Amino acid sequence: MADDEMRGRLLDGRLLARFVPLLRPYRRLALLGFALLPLISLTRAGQPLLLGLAIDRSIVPGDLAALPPLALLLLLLVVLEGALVFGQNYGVQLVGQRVMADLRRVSFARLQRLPPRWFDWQPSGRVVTRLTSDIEQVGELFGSGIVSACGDLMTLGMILAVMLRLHGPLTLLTFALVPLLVLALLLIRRPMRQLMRRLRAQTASLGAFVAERVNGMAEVQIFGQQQRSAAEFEALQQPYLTTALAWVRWETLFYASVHLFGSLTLAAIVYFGGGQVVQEQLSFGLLVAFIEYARRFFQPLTELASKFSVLQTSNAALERIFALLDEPLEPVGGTMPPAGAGVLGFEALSFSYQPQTPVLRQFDLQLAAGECVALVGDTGSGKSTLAQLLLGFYAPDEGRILLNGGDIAAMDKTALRRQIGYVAQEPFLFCGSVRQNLDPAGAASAERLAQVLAEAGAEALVTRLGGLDAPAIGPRGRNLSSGERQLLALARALLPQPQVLVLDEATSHLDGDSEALIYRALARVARRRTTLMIVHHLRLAAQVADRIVVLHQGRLVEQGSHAELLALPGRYARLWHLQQLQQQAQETRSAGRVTGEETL
Ligand SMILES: Nc1ncnc2c1ncn2[C@@H]1O[C@H](COP(=O)(O)OP(=O)(O)OP(=O)(O)O)[C@@H](O)[C@H]1O
Repeated sequence: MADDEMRGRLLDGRLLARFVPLLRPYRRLALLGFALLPLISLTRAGQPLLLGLAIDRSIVPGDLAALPPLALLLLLLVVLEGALVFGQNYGVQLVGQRVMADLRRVSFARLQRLPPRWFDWQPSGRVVTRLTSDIEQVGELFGSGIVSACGDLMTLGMILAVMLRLHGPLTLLTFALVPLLVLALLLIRRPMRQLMRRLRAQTASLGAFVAERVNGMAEVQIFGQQQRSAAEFEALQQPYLTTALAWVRWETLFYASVHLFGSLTLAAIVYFGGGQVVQEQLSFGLLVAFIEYARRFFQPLTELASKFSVLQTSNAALERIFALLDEPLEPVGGTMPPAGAGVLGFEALSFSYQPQTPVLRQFDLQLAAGECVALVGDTGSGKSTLAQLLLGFYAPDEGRILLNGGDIAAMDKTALRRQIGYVAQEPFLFCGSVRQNLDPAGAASAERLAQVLAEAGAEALVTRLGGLDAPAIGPRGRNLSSGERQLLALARALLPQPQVLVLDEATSHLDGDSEALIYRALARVARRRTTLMIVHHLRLAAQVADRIVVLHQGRLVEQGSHAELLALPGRYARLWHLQQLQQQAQETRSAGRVTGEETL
């Protein structure tokens, strides 16, 4: 919540210095927006004057001939004001929208280049807020903030000058209540500012909560957590509602105060000015002009007071966006992976996510070109971490990873990842067609796509989905089974013809036909390239792998063929027997169910 509660100052020089260059590409339009402000103020300040003149020179003396030119002039002024306001507003909003689009583009581009570890601790709802509502707020900084605040100040100044010129004492009377009004507004704005900040933080928390629950809706439903979830949602929503209602109360009070002071001022002008008109010390036209000026004076004053919160929240949003833009990026550049057959080496590798909590310790492993090594071990023993290091998502604390003899630390990460086909434990598929998922750049030929689909054993699936271009994949690929997602992910990993294939528990939650299908596909692809296969089902390791490596608490403790490891009284043999027993128990249960069903 801390980030979203960021205070934001009214005028933050440091932030403005970074913001102004964003306007540079649109400086002509922005300057035009500023240049039109005095003209708009002039047209606004001129209208009551003309009204007064029309009353004094035509309506009161009954001179009808003097009315048309004044009325025409007034009409012209009103039309001119409308045209200028349209042009100015449109120009300023255009700049605001363009700046927002630029910021969104840059932020999204940088987001894609942030190191994966940054996302480990970022609720996705918050990241979405940065790129949507925060950037929207920044757009307001220029449009509804700085520019219109300048316009309001100019209008106020101009009205004041005209009023002083027309009638000093009445002007002083009009302004007698202004200091009181400003004091009242300042007093009201203080709690409003705090409420605004709280409201933003609570909105962000609600957003993050909903985003998380939407992602984990299956778990909520499986564990029957709907009521608890609803209660947690309510616990977040109630304070939000309380704050929102408090905000509404203060805002209403704010506008009511302005209205009250405005009406009091009008009453004072009518009382004193009216007396002067009766005593013939002031013309009736001038009194009407004054009343109109007083009315017009309170509008920009109110707007100006409400701009304070726009400026503050926009500054806070800008600060959060700049904080995102300042996040250190994943380094780019480096050497190209050397050409070769995919010889892979892990040398004395040590790594920890958190200091003092080692995950990998002095891990050594060599994979010959074309060899298939299965990595097995207890949960949390560091198997997936090894894949993450190989993909360059994290840098080892000690040791090296070598691909065809070259240290991957020095390699360009994009080029490195192109050489490593990776199928994650829970592959992520994007909404759209199979082709969009496999080949987003549309660079692969139809033959090549058919080839990888055949290799991954996904042809029948793609036919069933309506072909390569049918929009058959829903958000995250959730409308497909785990096995289907893995087959498509396998085809996607094979498409760039990687030297090395890393399969992270690709079969951990499959069974029956799905498992057999994936086993066949994996055996087929593993035969053709160096493969590091992280497995839970030792049966897969036994069937497919040339060598099995056992990891325990981040250390390599055993390695060899299935037969060799089974002959040892070690972890692998224990794990194997355990899995055999589990499988037998499962088969017995299934057989029991079938017999029961038959009896019924
Ligand atoms: N992003 C992360 N940040 C901090 N710690 C992490 C992170 N990812 C994993 N860990 C920790 O590192 C250890 C090893 O995790 P890893 O995912 O490599 O295990 P694994 O052997 O693949 O386990 P499993 O078989 O359950 O998938 C675990 O204790 C885990 O809590």
